[in-house]
Amino acid sequence: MYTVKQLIEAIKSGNITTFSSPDVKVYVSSYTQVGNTSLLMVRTAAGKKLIVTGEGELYDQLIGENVDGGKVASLSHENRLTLNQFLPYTAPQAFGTQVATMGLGDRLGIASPGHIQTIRGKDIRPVLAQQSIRELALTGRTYEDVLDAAAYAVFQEGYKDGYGADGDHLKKEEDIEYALRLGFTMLTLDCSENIDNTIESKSEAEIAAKYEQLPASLRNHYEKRYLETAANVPGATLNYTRQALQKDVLIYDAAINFMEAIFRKYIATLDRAVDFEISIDETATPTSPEAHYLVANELRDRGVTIFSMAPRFCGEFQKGIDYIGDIAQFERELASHAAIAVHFEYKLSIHSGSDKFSVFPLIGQYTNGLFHIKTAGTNWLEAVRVVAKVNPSLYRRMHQYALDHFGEATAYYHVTTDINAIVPLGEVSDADLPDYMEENNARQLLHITYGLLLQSKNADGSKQFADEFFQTLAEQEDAFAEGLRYHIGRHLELLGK
Ligand SMILES: O=C(O)[C@@H](O)[C@H](O)[C@H](O)C(=O)CO
Repeated sequence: MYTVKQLIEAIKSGNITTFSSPDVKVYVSSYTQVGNTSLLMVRTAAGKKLIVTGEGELYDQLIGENVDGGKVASLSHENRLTLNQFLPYTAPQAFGTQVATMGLGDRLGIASPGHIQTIRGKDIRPVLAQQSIRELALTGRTYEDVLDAAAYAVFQEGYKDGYGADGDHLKKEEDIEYALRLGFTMLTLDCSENIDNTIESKSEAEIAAKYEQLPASLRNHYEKRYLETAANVPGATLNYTRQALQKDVLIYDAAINFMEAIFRKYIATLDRAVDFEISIDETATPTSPEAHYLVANELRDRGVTIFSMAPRFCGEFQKGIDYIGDIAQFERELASHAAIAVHFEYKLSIHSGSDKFSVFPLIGQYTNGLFHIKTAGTNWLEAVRVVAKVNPSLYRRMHQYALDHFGEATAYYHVTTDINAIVPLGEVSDADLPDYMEENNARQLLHITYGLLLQSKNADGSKQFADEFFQTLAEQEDAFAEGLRYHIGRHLELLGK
């Protein structure tokens, strides 16, 4: 058995390229030397630790226990901040519009190593620390937790190509301030509460009457720019009619004002780069190419620069399952959406990007491989798949709990799941439980109930599933990473990466 010092010396001298024993797993890729300080991540029965030897500022600043000539430090928030200070690659960065990026939302804080192993060496960069305020509320985590998990994964894997941190689907100024204060490098502004979805259901006469109530100066502004001036975007098919313009102005004008206000107050005043994304996808109103162009054109006219735009595409981008809709129409509109993004020099952002296998090739083609795509739930489902394979009892209890509480979860996510189509648990053998992850309704059942499952408690206050769930995943760390490499690898392959 190696002592701490012997372990690091063996790695420093190159005598160890892999090392694992019943008691200790060494993440050899984590080995790093900063001045006279050497450090390494290991996993013991007590969990993951930093092993530190040598001397110097980094050694002194890492908080831990002195053990046979070295130091054993926890993966604490404070130690993560120290790593960020001495190892810049462990801090998140903005990427700008000239490289493809992928949001790899990790609701558990344990998926990023597998994500890094999947994306390393490809022509795309990971936004590892991506979580929405909704996800934080449902999992009980904080943005500090999200950044800590991503940074330690980057250190563990020795990944030095850069990663992002996305404060996702932010609606409130206090949440924007929170994410920016912590150093998040991407901000996804969710404008859904500023989009007027009631307009879609009104008659032309009602829309016209409401439009006429707008100030004449505003109406003249829009009519001059969209009825009297042709929108000239190579590759985009854009036809404005008076009726459609009136509808789009009523739907999006307040949202455009909101976008501008947040940009001026929080983005334009920053002394660092932040990738600013506009999200108009989580709304009942599909974003026509004309509406997309209008929003983008107004933003440019107001000096608002953005990293990406997430329209609500035609059809359905539901959670954790493939595209639902007319793919020919999706392709026609995607061509225009992608051309508009090129025209205004930002990236198209694909939300709920998990598992949209039937349209990935089109997305890669029409964006010329320059896109932002977001996943999150599918990564959680890969963890559930591991549980289904190795801990059938736990899977059955989680599945049943999800069935019993599904209605509560639909308050957070729009899905058209048919619960009754899911094969009853009692008819499925242990060996076949993983097949649930291949069936859309079961996928969505487990997908949107993640928060309820992770937070549920027994009568004595102990966690009903979470402790056993995380213990199972810790024991199956390699299997989870392998599942992510395969599943997210499929995403990237079909996207042309
Ligand atoms: O669940 C959430 O709130 C996020 O993961 C959100 O869905 C995200 O923007 C996304 O589109 C992931 O696919």
